[in-house]
Amino acid sequence: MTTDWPRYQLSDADLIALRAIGETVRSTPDVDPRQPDFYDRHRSAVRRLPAGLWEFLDEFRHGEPAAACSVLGFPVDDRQVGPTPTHWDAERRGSHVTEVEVCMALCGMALGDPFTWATLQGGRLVQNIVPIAGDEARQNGHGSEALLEFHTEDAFHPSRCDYLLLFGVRNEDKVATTVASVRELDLDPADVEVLRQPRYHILPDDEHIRQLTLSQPDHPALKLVERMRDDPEPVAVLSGDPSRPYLRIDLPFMRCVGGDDDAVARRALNALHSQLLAHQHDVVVERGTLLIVDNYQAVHGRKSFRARYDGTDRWLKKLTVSRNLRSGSGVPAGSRVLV
Ligand SMILES: NC(=[NH2+])NCCC[C@H](N)C(=O)O
Ligand SMILES: O=C(O)CCC(=O)C(=O)O
Ligand SMILES: [Fe+2]
Repeated sequence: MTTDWPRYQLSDADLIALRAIGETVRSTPDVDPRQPDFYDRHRSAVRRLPAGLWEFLDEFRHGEPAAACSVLGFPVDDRQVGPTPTHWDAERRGSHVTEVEVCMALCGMALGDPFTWATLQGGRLVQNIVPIAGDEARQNGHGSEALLEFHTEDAFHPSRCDYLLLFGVRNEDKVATTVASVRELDLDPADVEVLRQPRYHILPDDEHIRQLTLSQPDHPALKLVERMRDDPEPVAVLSGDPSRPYLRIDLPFMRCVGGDDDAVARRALNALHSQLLAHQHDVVVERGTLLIVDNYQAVHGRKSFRARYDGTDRWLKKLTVSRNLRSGSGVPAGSRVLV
């Protein structure tokens, strides 16, 4: 399916302006967009974004015109970023990687408050999506052979992101990210009624538990997500104004509150899933492209592919953004690392 989602092509003048902002930001000590303090120290840099880019992001944020949009033409020097790391924690960090991350971070700050989870990638804000040997069949960002099924990012959590940013560092094989919008579906009103009721459990996806279990099994954040897995709140899948609904779904990690006996809830969920598949868009996040997914309107996933683990594999950077970090989930004021 082709898309008419908004696209912004960076002009030569935009690139000159971006390079100048990047140089100013990177001339300050200890610049690292993976760390939370970056976003507080460099807030003023957002005001200097090229006007066209700023207006494009501002309209996506305030007008909610589409389920996703893209910004094209960021400079990424294939040789300078270095080979694709074989693990999210194993990249060779040259200054060009920081430059790429600064561009992404500034776009995130134009949309809201960038944040992350204590349970993922050591609590870093900008994360790496790379295929990892041994994870081929997993339903996470590091799988490859398995189709990554449609999901809302961090669907289990009440403070899940409003926007998911995916930046293409390398994607030679043009492996597509899949996206589907709740606003394009044709659903039976009876199913809609059921999907608007709190008849579902959405558990944390495995990665939120696996990474700390391997590295820091005593971390307090791990206890909290384990509690969300073992004693989840019932939630609805559809919400908001019925004419402009939002959705929250992650089938591999979902159960009906009433168990297998709730055939009505299960059937409505399956009907929604089939509609999402019928309205799937394939978006190739190419090198230098930023894809922004509205995590309330759209689900996303990834097609299956064969990884080589030779430094040339697909490599995306990921950043999650909230429109309001003050959502009261018991996190300390001003914290950008949630659990
Ligand atoms: N069904 C899912 N939620 N799968 C993808 C989850 C992505 C996961 N949070 C990661 O960082 O790799
Ligand atoms: O690789 C992609 O295109 C999407 C990955 C993803 O959905 C994730 O890491 O949560
Ligand atoms: Fe995802």
